[in-house]
Amino acid sequence: MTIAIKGGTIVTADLTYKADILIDGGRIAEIGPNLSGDETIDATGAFVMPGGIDPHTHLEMPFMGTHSADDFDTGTAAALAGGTTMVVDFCLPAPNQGLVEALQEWHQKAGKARCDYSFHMAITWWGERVFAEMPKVVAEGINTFKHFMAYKGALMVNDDEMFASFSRCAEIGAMPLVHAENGDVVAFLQAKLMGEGNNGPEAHGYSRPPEVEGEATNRAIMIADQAGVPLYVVHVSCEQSHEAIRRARAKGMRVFGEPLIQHLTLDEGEYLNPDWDYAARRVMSPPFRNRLHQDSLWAGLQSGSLQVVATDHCAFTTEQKRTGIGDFTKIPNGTGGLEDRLAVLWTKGVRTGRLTMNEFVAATSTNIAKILNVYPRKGAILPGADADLVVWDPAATKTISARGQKSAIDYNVFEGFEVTGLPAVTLSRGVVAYRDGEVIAGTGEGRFVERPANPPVARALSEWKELTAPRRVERTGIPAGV
Ligand SMILES: NC(=O)NCCC(=O)O
Ligand SMILES: [Zn+2]
Ligand SMILES: [Zn+2]
Repeated sequence: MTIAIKGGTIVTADLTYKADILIDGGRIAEIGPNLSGDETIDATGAFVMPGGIDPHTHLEMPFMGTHSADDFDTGTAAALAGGTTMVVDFCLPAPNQGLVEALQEWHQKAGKARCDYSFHMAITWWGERVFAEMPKVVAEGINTFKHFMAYKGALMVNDDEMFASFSRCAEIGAMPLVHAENGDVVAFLQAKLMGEGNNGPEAHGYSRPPEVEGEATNRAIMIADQAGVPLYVVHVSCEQSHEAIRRARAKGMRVFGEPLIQHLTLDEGEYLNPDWDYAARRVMSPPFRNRLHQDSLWAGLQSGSLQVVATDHCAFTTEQKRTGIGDFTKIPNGTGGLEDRLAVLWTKGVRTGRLTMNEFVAATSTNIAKILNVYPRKGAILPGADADLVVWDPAATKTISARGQKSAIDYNVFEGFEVTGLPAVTLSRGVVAYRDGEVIAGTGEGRFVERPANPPVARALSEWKELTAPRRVERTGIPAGV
């Protein structure tokens, strides 16, 4: 069965033009005028864009003594309702657990996914087994390894472990990711604040100042450079971290930065709300920052020093958040955003003139498809690409509310935001997965997307590192015995 999307304006990362799209067998078969198929989707007055790719989600994640409340079923339903057609989740091996075994568990959980998905593998401990299994993970279609520089005593890895892992990534054509915060300093500040009786959710922000993030970002960049590998910094929330990335890129280093839609649009004032639940629901790491940091992140997207807008969707219910009453360090860290990322970025970015429509597509889909080496299968509107598409109604409006959302949690950090620009139809591999408020894709219809190693940037960097590696100078005329 073929589908024709007719009458719309195609918006990609580099072009805006009027054309129809013919879909056959889940892929884009043709782009041009006057196409027809067995079925027609009328896109008159709408923009047709590559479906969103969210490279940072934690669905059913075991964390801080609980599991995040959205699993691959509800999380990917939220994704499709928001115009996102692929998520990349984090596989987290337990202490001493093998990577391959953990991966099997994550495949099991992801069996419920309604949209396509992939995984990043987290390096949560270091040893010979991890070293030996990293190439096996790559052979399974995963080319990214995540390192937490924070969460001391839980997920955190130290510099020597990071250097060993980054070097292994360089050997096998994979890319390291980092959560960049100085975990030792955070742990110290948390204890100090608690000791002073500062135990509310606002102390979460005080315990993770921007300097802590900036220092860790600089350190990760240095380690990646010495290991000769590209680096992707997740949830960049502040100028200090952005500045480190900007400076590295200006020096020719292959460093990518990912701000979140939350950090772009919500500020630290949220933690001062007198309602404990309200503030705790917004506890995430890094915390929300002030206006100056937000301006820096927007400028990064405009200038190209930051490339991707993600959500870090890691949703906990109010009940789960209440574990931290009396001790802010026990509030499960994380917020939601999968359903709202595109609409909020469109409203606060495109509709304000901060971003062009093409920059919007680049930041929500195409750039990350290239970084993760799935372009042009994903993130593109080209013949042969998967027909992961969103028919975007730029005139549709709504007030964001937890009421009726697809996510399983009982609140929404964007509650009350008026958005203009929403998905009318989302297609996943050529099948209508969401239309007019209803998720149609069934649980289990998503597919695992393999991501091959050695993307072009990794290859280029390893060639450059090889060419510029220190070389011994061969000398003549050295007296014998010296
Ligand atoms: N970001 C957050 O607070 N929770 C999810 C885990 C992480 O990404 O650090
Ligand atoms: Zn993180
Ligand atoms: Zn995360």
